[in-house]
Amino acid sequence: MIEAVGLHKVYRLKGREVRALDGVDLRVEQGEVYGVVGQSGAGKSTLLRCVNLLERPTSGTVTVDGTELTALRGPRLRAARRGIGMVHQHFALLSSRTVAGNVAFPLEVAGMARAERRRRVGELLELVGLSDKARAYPAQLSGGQKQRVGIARALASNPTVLLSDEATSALDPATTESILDLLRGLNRELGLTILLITHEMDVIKRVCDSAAILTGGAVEESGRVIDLIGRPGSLLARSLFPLPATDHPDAVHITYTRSYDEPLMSELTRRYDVDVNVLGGAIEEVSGHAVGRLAVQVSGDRRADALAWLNGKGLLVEAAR
Ligand SMILES: Nc1ncnc2c1ncn2[C@@H]1O[C@H](COP(=O)(O)OP(=O)(O)OP(=O)(O)O)[C@@H](O)[C@H]1O
Repeated sequence: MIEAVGLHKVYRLKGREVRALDGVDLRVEQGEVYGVVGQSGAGKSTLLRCVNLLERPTSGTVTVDGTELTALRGPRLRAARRGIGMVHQHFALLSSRTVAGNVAFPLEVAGMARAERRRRVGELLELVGLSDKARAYPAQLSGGQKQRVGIARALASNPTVLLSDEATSALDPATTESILDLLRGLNRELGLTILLITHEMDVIKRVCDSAAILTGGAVEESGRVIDLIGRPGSLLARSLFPLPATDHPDAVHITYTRSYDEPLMSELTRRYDVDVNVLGGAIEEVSGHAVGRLAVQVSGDRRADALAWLNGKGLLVEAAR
């Protein structure tokens, strides 16, 4: 579990103050995948660096698995940080070391005996599907393979928490998918808690149980992804499922937060004798639910009854403007 309370980080640059974090509260439950999205400069990297105390927040507390990291310094902080693994956007591998050598590095630093190290490295490479690349050098690997090495290295000290700093931003879509599948698998198999930062909404859709939107150093919206999508006016829902702009007076936005067996739209036209015209949208699988948003034009004398019926079915119906 990760809990950040009242995090502030102020940088001072040539007499000027930059408020990179401005009172962030964040709670990541044990065993969940939590995504933080935000535009460039929103404070995502700063947040991640403050969570593992690579940088000390100006004020506020960070607690990981019951230990308040912000209260620790020196060797006790270093020991506590072994419970937190970190994956980087640009992999940060040592080019002069083999794959096995890179994964072994944190174990050598921790003083693990050679035989035990070899065993552990073998285990880790198998976990990330790279057993056959142990002797290769980073330059001989694809981006996705490099990131697998980065993940294996991050897991070397058996952390309970993994922080991911834009782990898939440098990868193509197919490789991104395989790395996200790997992270999801590790989360499920090892019960690993994962906090990731990203600017890609697709990452939130594919792997996150919960998410927060960070804007100007503050959390604008946070919660379980499926709950946020069904919340009226949700910023996350709008970002995950953007809809075309329309000024048609009969247009509404309809949000689905679960799958329906019955063909709702055809039943709507039959029951209420309305015309339904889909203007755009998407329904996709998120956290195992078929969810999404549609922009729909509904017209006819019984339009209000038709919309109330949709509402009664558990769909969120909002004016399109
Ligand atoms: N070491 C630093 N010194 C001064 N200002 C900094 C430092 N690190 C970050 N900042 C500033 O803090 C703000 C937040 O930066 P941060 O890198 O955390 O944002 P981000 O959301 O991760 O952006 P990006 O997606 O572009 O990486 C920015 O205004 C940035 O310029």
